[in-house]
Amino acid sequence: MTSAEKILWSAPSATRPVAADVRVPGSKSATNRALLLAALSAGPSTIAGGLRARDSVLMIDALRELGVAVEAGERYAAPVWTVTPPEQLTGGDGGDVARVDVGLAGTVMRFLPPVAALADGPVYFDGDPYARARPMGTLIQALRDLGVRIDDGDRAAFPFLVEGTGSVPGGLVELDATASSQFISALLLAGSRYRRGVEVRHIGGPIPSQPHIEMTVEFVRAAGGTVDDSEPGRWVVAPATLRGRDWVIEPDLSNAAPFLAAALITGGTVTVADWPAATTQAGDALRGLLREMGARVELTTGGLTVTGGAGVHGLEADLRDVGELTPTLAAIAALADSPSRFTGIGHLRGHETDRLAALAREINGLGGDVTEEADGLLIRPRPLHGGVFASYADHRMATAGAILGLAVPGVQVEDIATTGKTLPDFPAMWAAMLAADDHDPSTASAGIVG
Ligand SMILES: O=C(O)C1=C[C@@H](OP(=O)(O)O)[C@@H](O)[C@H](O)C1
Ligand SMILES: C=C(OP(=O)(O)O)C(=O)O
Repeated sequence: MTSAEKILWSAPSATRPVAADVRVPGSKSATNRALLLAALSAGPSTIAGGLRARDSVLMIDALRELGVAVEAGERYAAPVWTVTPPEQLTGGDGGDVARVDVGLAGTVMRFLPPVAALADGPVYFDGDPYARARPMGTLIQALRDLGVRIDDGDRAAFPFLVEGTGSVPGGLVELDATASSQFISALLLAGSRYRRGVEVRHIGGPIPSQPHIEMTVEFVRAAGGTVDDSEPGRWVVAPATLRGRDWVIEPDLSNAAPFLAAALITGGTVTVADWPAATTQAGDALRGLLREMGARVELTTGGLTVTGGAGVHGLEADLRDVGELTPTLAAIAALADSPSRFTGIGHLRGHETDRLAALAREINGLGGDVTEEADGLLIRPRPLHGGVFASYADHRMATAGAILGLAVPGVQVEDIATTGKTLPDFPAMWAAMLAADDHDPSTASAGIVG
């Protein structure tokens, strides 16, 4: 553990119901897909509203290492990136290797190796210490089946070397994606550039995070690729030249979750601006989930408004599709008036940390009663007390601690800076939400904000 990880952040308690308008930055999942497809396109692209946080900076740095130009500019005073792909993605040469740091970013560690295989030389991959524990073997094997040479020293984990040759045969691959939807997304994102395209067949139990695969299909099609997803568990990407295009990134709805949770828990109101009317983002499920937990939820042209005040209720839900919302929902559940059971989330053991174990340990450390089950969590609310809430380099563990701190005095979150993985400056946003008196809650339900 580094000294940075031991720094404690005193989570502010809410002294009154929150009443805030919140603007969250761009979606991590959308930003990194747009960057990657832009890098694989035949011409330049622009990306407006992209997230600038650790995970997207890692993606940009990785693409630059492969010869892609990413430049920051402005359009109507808002940041816009221009991405210019090279004629040929470049790996190392003359005994040198290109080097990619994946950090702890699932979207970088899964999405980049299939792209590195298209580079004209070797690309070395490694990441944070815990990246070596996240599931990678399935993707490494799938790439080998598609004709890519990878030297992983038989670890099926980082570090490894992708021996890019400038071209990938592609074709049919069978894999088991029960540990992560990102294995499938990774192959679909790069597959247009493989000589025979790619046909991915999932063999195994239910796939987690299906909306993220739908987002991938949507993005590949938007880039000019062809994806046949007409048969469940099978995706066919035809060889295609991807077009450069202008991407506009939606706000990150999963990162809106802690702020919306604050409205529910404090009996206040939060409006998140620019909530899309239709989206493939998993976070859109918050509308139904928070309603079930007691919130009033309204989608208007002003954004999504969540209002609490009618109690906080427990929830029985299969969260397989929306696993990344679990830490937020678990924090709310620990403060509810009835028990909650979350199922379908065994794959969270392979996220930034083992989230099932971490949530149980940390909530119980504050006096809670959380039981880890085979594929989920059982949460029985109990009066909580202050204490240290460890975050395990997991941005969503850190925000879960912040949520608990609203209702429980004396919660100290370890390494709050880890929220910078996907949400730059979370502590300032949180403080601004608590300080805001943005609107009269009685009018917010009509969408009258500001
Ligand atoms: O493709 C993506 O952008 C993501 C897919 C999901 O991963 P898993 O399928 O591993 O849960 C999700 O949890 C993660 O936050 C982002
Ligand atoms: C699982 C997550 O991230 P990653 O993209 O690193 O898998 C997450 O953000 O909840």
